[in-house]
Amino acid sequence: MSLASVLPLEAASPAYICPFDQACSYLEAAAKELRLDRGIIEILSHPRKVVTVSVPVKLDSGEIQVVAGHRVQHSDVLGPYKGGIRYHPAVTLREVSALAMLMTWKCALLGIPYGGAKGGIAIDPKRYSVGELERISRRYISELIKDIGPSVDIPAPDMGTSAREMAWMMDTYSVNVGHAVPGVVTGKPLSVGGSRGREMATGRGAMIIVREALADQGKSLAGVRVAIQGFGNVGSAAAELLYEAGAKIIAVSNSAGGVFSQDGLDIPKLKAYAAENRKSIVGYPQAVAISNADLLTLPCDVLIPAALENQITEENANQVQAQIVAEAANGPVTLEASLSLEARGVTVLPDILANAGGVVVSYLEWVQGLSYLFWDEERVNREMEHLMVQAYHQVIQQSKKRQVSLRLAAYTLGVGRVAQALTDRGLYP
Ligand SMILES: NC(=O)c1ccc[n+]([C@@H]2O[C@H](COP(=O)([O-])OP(=O)(O)OC[C@H]3O[C@@H](n4cnc5c(N)ncnc54)[C@H](O)[C@@H]3O)[C@@H](O)[C@H]2O)c1
Ligand SMILES: N[C@@H](CCC(=O)O)C(=O)O
Repeated sequence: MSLASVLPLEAASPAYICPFDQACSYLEAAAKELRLDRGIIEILSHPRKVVTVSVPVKLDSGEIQVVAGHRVQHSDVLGPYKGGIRYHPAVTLREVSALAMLMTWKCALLGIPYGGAKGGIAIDPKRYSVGELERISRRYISELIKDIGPSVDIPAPDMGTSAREMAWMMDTYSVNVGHAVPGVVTGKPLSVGGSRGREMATGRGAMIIVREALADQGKSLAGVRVAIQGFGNVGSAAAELLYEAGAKIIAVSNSAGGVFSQDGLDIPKLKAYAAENRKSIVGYPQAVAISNADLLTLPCDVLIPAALENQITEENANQVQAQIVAEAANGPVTLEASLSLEARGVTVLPDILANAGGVVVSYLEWVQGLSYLFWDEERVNREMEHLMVQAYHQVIQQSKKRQVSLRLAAYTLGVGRVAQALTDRGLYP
């Protein structure tokens, strides 16, 4: 039975690239390289549990709306399910299933004791009031109460969600079970047991991986020209940290468009502008306007897609001028585009490595919570950096040993570890 028979089909447009099919292709490629048994591939290409719940919400107008909320638990072979919750209008069950699978390989690659999961609600959070978002978040978590827990499945932020939603979810779960359970989510505010360093963690991890890749090419971050698509949690943190390290951030964008400066943007000023303009960077005076599409093909050294999937495709891959593409988003470069970039000698730093800083600090938050100890930011950053640099070098070594791309190297490590654990646990009869 293929998953296609379980998951509903989606958009019929010829340009549609199914994220779940893409994720399965990566799994197949890694499994082929590892010569995995077909039975193991069958197990790993199916999520263990797919939950879709109806989330009724009373809007401020008094009208009742019902939205669909998903949680896909891909694998718990290495530990509790782990992964973010996305609020975005393009969320579908196939997308959430793909992102859940990516979480499994990401946690395995980083050597943290988790499986993989993802959640999502197909809403545009910008169209809802804070009160409406709170009601949606609480009801969604109430509907999932039997499926999550600190040793079962631990959600975290993803696109469209942040520490605020995590606090509502932690509170709702705690009220339902009758006592405070901070460990049920990560990415929480510090006031309810969050970790220092979590907010900047994904951007910091991406910065570390880019720094290591540049070092392997005999370069440093100083003066390197960087373009970043997405100026949310991940993109803005990466921009800030790269800027502090001396890189020249020549362009950034968000869903409304982008800004470009040949001499480099002043990122603290741009962040202040975005904060004053409801997160919009459009109209920032010390730069010229640029479209999202143009940002991807600018002459630069490093391109960091930090927004949605499928941004670099067969259509535009040959126009990308960067020498390094760091996937801070999940799945921003399609399989075909990746092959085309690699054939031109572009270094593609795969998502399950480049954006793993977030889940690594989620893990550190969970560990601190379970041990009732709280570390300073310097320690959190140091522990995260250690795991990121270690994973980077393992991927490089694997790539050299097997003569494969960095993506296939990362996937063979992640998939291989899960397959080994699956076999050792005797789950594969
Ligand atoms: N938050 C995390 O801890 C984390 C960790 C690992 C990976 N990721 C991944 O990073 C990506 C971004 O997540 P985030 O947490 O920064 O989300 P976010 O909601 O904080 O920010 C998303 C940004 O992308 C922009 N955007 C949306 N659509 C766009 C488009 N079509 N073109 C250009 N920009 C667009 C938004 O305007 C916003 O600036 C996602 O792929 C997510 O899965 C997030
Ligand atoms: N949503 C993030 C973070 C997950 C987490 O911290 O659990 C990711 O894709 O990696």
